[in-house]
Amino acid sequence: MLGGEHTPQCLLLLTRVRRMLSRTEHRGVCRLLSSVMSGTESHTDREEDYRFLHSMLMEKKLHLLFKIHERLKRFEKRSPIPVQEHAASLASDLAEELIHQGWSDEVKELVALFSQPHFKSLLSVHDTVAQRDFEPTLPPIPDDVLDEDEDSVKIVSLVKTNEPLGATIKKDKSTGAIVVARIMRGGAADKSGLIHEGDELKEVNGISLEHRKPKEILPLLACSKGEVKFKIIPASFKEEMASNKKKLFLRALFDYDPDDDPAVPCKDAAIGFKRGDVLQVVSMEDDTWWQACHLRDGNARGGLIPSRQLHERRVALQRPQALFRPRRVKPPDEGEVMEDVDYSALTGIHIAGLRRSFRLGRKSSRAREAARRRRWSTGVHGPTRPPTYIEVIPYHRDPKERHRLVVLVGPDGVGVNELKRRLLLSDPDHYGVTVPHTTREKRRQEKEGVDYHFVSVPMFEEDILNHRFIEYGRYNGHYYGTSLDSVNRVMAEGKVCLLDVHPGKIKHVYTCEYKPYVVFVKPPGIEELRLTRRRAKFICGEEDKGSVRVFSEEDFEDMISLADDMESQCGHLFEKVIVNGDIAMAFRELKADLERVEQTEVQWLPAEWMCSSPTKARRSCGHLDSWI
Ligand SMILES: Nc1ncnc2c1ncn2[C@@H]1O[C@H](COP(=O)(O)OP(=O)(O)OP(=O)(O)O)[C@@H](O)[C@H]1O
Repeated sequence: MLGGEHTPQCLLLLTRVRRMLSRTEHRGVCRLLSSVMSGTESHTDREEDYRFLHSMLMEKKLHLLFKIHERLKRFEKRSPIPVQEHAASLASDLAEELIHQGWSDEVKELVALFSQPHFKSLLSVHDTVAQRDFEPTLPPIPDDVLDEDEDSVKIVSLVKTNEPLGATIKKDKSTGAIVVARIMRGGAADKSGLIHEGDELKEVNGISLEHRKPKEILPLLACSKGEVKFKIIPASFKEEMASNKKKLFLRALFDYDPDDDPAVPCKDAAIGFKRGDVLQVVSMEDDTWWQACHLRDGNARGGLIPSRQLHERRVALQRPQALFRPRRVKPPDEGEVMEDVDYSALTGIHIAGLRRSFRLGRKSSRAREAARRRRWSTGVHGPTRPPTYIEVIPYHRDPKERHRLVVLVGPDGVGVNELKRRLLLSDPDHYGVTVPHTTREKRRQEKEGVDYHFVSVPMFEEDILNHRFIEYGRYNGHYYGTSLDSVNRVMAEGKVCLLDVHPGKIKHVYTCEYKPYVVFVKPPGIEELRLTRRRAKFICGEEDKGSVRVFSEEDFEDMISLADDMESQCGHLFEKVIVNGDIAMAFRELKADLERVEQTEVQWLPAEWMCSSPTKARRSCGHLDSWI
């Protein structure tokens, strides 16, 4: 058994331990210690190992434990049974009888012994052990607990002493239910760990608490002795969270389906969600998998969701996909050269104020080519954080309050203007658009304040310096811009203001004051683009002198990759994504969605809007990084 070199002390020690083990009657302990010994024998040639082993095995407490263990084992073998189970009552009966026997010294001593509190307690403990009355017994599950209640109803049995239970109760004003308001530290309820703040009390000792007032319930508790049985509906996760810390609601900015996730620790324990769903987070203890529940499920259980870090990691590790291969097409014919950017020239419909947005920065062909080459060579769009979750808080809109500002964004030519135009035509009294500012000359048919606000260059530049513009640009040597005041004017009329801006400019209105509802208009896949835009024409950028032409394959490519860039950089700001394939369908979806937003009683707004004043928010809008 022994291998390797050992010091003489070590050998001596091992022999002593073996002798000790051989005396031990319990083979399990012997085997355990023998295996410890054999496992350490090959290391006992070092002095410090010897000392360690010695101190461990020669420890007095260890030897005492062995002794106790041996005694118990011997005792167990004899299988003792109690001579009788009611020693306490027998002792008191005996004491009474002895009194009638006359007062000899022995009798006096025995009666005095029987009346000692310690002796009485000893006999009572003896009886409890003899009757095996020390194991907890669960009460039977009441018959009236329905199957669907199984998860939510809890039967709690507490032994009540003279002490109070250590809990306060109150009537919930909205539901009328009796709930536990407070649990006192160190009280019986607290020590049991079975009753919590927010738990709903349904019954006490089989008596229903329905329609009872707290003051009617207190006597029920006061008069019950010994075991008190409660029927409880435990506080939901929501209430537990509320009692512990601030509730945390997140809006998901991506779709998640546990069935498509091979890495989820347990599919059944996870919950799926769609972009835009609001989730209540109940635990963020784990860095990789958080626990959350859907708000729409009333009594929801928490389920696993990927943490922000996990989702970001996954997106970063995704292999970039080639979106499409460009197809060689005939260069498009040059269209009519426009004198100005007038939407009505394209659509044939003139609506005052409905102008093309000032997204005049369509890339020059050289810049576009460079960007494309970069994309094809690397296939990535830079180190941006992918959209994951944004913290939101509930908002109840007062009907007297202004409507939320509707901001439409999307890559050039995707159809933002077309959707805006259709909305406006569908209900001109309800929707409104801003009147832009320009420094160009007023034309004969144009009206000040209807088509444009015509201002001088110095005035326009002063407004730029005073941060009055959400967006501005130069076109054909003139300034054009959309001011915050023009948005305020539409909103003050009680209309839903439709604004289309570059996503980079959303920050100017991303405040509690405007509560923007940002809709991202996304192009469909390349095939659908080719199919749906066959006859569509669009206005080219300044470089092409605002010419109107049909879409080229390059335009489609730009549109899709620009949409991708926008989504990865500003996706956290988008509350709705609409894919504009078929224009009629896209319009219907947008209209229905905007109506839903207006009618929804509780809306979920970014938490950051609520914690800063409008001016402060506007000032701080340069760093929109609070999504988590
Ligand atoms: N789903 C669609 N199917 C077919 N044609 C469409 C669709 N959406 C938009 N169009 C057409 O595409 C052209 C460009 O649309 P629109 O002017 O609305 O783009 P935009 O996003 O406002 O871009 P820009 O700001 O660069 O003008 C228009 O002729 C429009 O009618």
